[in-house]
Amino acid sequence: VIMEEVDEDLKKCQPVEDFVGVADFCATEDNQLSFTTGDRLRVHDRTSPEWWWAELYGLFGYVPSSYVRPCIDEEDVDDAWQDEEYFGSYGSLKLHLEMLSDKPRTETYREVVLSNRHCLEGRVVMDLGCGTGIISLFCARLAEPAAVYAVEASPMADQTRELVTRNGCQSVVSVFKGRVEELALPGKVDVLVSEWMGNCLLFEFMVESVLLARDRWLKEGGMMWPSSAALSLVPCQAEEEYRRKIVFWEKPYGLDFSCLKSLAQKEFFSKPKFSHEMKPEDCLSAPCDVLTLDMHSLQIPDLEKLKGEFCFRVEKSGTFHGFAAWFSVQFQSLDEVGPTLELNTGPHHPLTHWKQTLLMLDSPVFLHQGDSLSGMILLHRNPVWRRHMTLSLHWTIRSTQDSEACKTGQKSFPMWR
Ligand SMILES: N=C(N)NC/C=C/[C@H]1O[C@@H](n2cnc3c(N)ncnc32)[C@H](O)[C@@H]1O
Repeated sequence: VIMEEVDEDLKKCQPVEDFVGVADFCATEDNQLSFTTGDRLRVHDRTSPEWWWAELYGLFGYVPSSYVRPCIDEEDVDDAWQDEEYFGSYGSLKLHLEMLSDKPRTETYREVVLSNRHCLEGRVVMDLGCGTGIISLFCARLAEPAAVYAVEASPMADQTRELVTRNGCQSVVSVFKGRVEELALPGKVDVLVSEWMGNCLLFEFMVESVLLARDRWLKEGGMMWPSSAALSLVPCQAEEEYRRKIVFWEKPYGLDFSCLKSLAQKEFFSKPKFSHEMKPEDCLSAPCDVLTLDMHSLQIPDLEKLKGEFCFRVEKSGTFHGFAAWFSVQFQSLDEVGPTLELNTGPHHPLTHWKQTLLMLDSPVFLHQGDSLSGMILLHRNPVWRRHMTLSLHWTIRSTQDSEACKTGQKSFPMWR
């Protein structure tokens, strides 16, 4: 009787999205989902009192409801920004080496400072998330700002102070160690420069910190660098990826492993593939900007749900394995007449450390030249895990061969929770 009451109560209360495994569970049927104690499961449907349909790292299956508990206690919510892990990762040189080695990225920021050096004279600049301080050093060495506030939350800030002194910039550059959300700076700034872009532009959601810093520290009429950002999308073929991850199972070493193809499908294609290097010829059509963000007017609540439309005309027949996504950012000149500079991380531009993101379909579709592929994209920020989002795509293919036939499709890609 007691268990029945508990189940009834559970059903009545709001279905708490996340549950935590309280014991190891080993699946005995292939529609069940194995997990270990502490795993965070996303319960999608309480199919029966005993078995619930849940998801773990993109894999789906039934789990015994008695093996999980609701994950609503305080500590889980505090962990929402995963700051320990996030700033810890930026405390080591690995990521900074990768970013500094990215010449298109670093040289674009240097070019922005150089081409605006006259207007920067006597101005106050904030470099948010300065890392090793490279952008702050460009400002101090290539222009003559009155002051540069280099803000960095990770332990790297201690090294950055040393780098500023070693490069003779200590009279201009001040390093502030801490999260910008918690720092008191000497005053407002004329320019807020930051390299905040994550995979698919928004992953990591450092952009929220940039907007908060803008609202708190940027003078009226001040400049945001980047001043705007765009997310681009293109339907593409990914023959190599499909062959390596799916076709592989058909006959490895002469054996028939094809029954593993559906598992491989779920495991490898449920989530986006970051750092996928596309070739321009993989594009089946011209790319299009599905989202454009104006960094002077964008508001933090806008980040929860961002929606874009697209319509592609297939320029050459080929296999539509999935979509590729990437971003570009633009830097308005400080004087109205100067050129707007751009960093574009797409397949038609010099390769950067972000490369592109590949979003594979569950099953490839052959497209003919002249076909149209239109639809919408939704970036839905994770309400619990604040650095994560889910990217959903809905599309319709209209074939020129037979006009009435049209195929529709949809798929959601969690990044990562
Ligand atoms: N471009 C990519 N992918 N990563 C962004 C770059 C992230 C850098 O900015 C710092 N950072 C991120 N958020 C904050 C914040 N709220 N306050 C101070 N520093 C911060 C991180 O520690 C990294 O060094």
